[in-house]
Amino acid sequence: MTVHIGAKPGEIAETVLIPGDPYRARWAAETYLDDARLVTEVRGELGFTGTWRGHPVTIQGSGMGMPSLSIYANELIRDYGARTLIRVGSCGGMQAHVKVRDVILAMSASSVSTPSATILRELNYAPHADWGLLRAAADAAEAIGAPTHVGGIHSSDTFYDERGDLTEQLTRHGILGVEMEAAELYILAARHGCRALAILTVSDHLQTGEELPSDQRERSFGQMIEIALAAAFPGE
Ligand SMILES: O=P(O)(O)O[C@H]1O[C@H](CO)[C@@H](O)[C@H]1O
Ligand SMILES: O=c1cc[nH]c(=O)[nH]1
Repeated sequence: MTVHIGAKPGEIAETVLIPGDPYRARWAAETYLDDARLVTEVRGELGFTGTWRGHPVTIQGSGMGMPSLSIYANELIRDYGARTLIRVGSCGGMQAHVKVRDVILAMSASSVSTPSATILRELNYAPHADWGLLRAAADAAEAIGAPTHVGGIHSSDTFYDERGDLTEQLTRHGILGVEMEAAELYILAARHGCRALAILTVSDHLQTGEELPSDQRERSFGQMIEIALAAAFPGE
């Protein structure tokens, strides 16, 4: 057990899917895993372990924002031996061709800052996805016919952002969507020799103003869960 995860040793799988929303974790575990059982509920941040096609999988909520994600990713990797970490999150669409409910595979994650900035200092490190996971996810998305985009995203510290000029520059530079965790996940995975990918479903759109309600963000983003599981275990 760690300060923030109540699972016993051996109760967390090497492959972990990480939504921000703990109730998305519960829905995904109940919907896609066999024999899913609750292994931690410290602070209400639910984690479940079960199997997918015989492979052990944990689905652990991270909370919102990079500081919270950093706590869970650090403990999953350093204390529980997680090796493959796939974020399954929602994001805001930032390009006209990216529609609500489309899937984004985050090849890279730009940011203004991350919790790792104190370690990286002057280095403008480029947080990026694991190539094997990214390729497998793209194959899986194509196989199920999910409308999918592959490219750069922005990991923000601010949901209610007031920097319209920053959004404009991100959009101008081809950023597909905005969320709040992937950059730090990619940096931590690189630091600890793990594999990471962020798979996002577009829940709202910065240009059109469309937005899905919270119950749909919690329980209806099944294609990204299917893609994540297929990417973690290609060939299954
Ligand atoms: O749906 P999740 O995975 O929480 O991801 C997005 O939603 C939250 C904001 O509503 C942030 O955590 C953002 O990254
Ligand atoms: O961080 C996020 C997540 C969903 N939608 C947004 O606009 N931002």
